[in-house]
Amino acid sequence: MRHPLVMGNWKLNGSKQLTADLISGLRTVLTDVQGCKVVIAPPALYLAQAVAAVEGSNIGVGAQNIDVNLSGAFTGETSAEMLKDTGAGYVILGHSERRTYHHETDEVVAEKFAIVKQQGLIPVLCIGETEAENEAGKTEEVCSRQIDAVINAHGVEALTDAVIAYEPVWAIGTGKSATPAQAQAVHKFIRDHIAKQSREVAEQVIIQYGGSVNDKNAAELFGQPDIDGALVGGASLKADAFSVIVKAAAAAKA
Ligand SMILES: O=C(CO)COP(=O)(O)O
Repeated sequence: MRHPLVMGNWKLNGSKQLTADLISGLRTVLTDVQGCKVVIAPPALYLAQAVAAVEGSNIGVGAQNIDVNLSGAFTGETSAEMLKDTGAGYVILGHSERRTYHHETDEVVAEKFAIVKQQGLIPVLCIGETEAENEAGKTEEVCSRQIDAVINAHGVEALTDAVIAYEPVWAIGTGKSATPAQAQAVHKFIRDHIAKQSREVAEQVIIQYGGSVNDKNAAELFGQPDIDGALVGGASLKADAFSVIVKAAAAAKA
């Protein structure tokens, strides 16, 4: 049985103070939440602080990216091995901001996916279409291509214990979330697409929705059968809003 997962992607936001305050706020309001896994993904510089601050709580820690290499002459990079050493458990991969600003291809993302799994970490594979692709009716084509890059390179079993985040690019940071029905249709398409190769893998894979999720629209999104939680950007920087989202997921999937 898959469980709901709400993850906060802090992106390039935070400080030592914010990390301390936000985690302390989350620990207070999320103590009694059951049935929904909660993970925060601060910038790499604050991971160690975050891992120490969540100790003894039900909050996990993840990173926003890793390099394809584990060590060596790769100035400025962070490896999956280092993340594991730090105590992080999850890694966001292929976020549209990385695909756009850092030119990460489907193949590079698939390579990172395998490295994350080899280290025993959980990959959160971000997929989703741009506004132009959406208007051209290419949503399913783009999502299947992005997933197939992983399946073709590593087999459908690679998606066991993995997370997929469907994040339509036009919904990220715009305040214009996909409607619950729109998101459900794509999530079902994604699950059915994986099921063509393995029904078992498709049934257990967690498919999060991401893109302008907030404390107001979360409950309705989580009411959809194939939406297993959310990857939250802006609203994850506020303990109150993020907690409402987590509690909505726990309630919807109870
Ligand atoms: O990109 C996102 C999470 O990875 C979504 O960001 P927003 O929630 O700010 O739209």
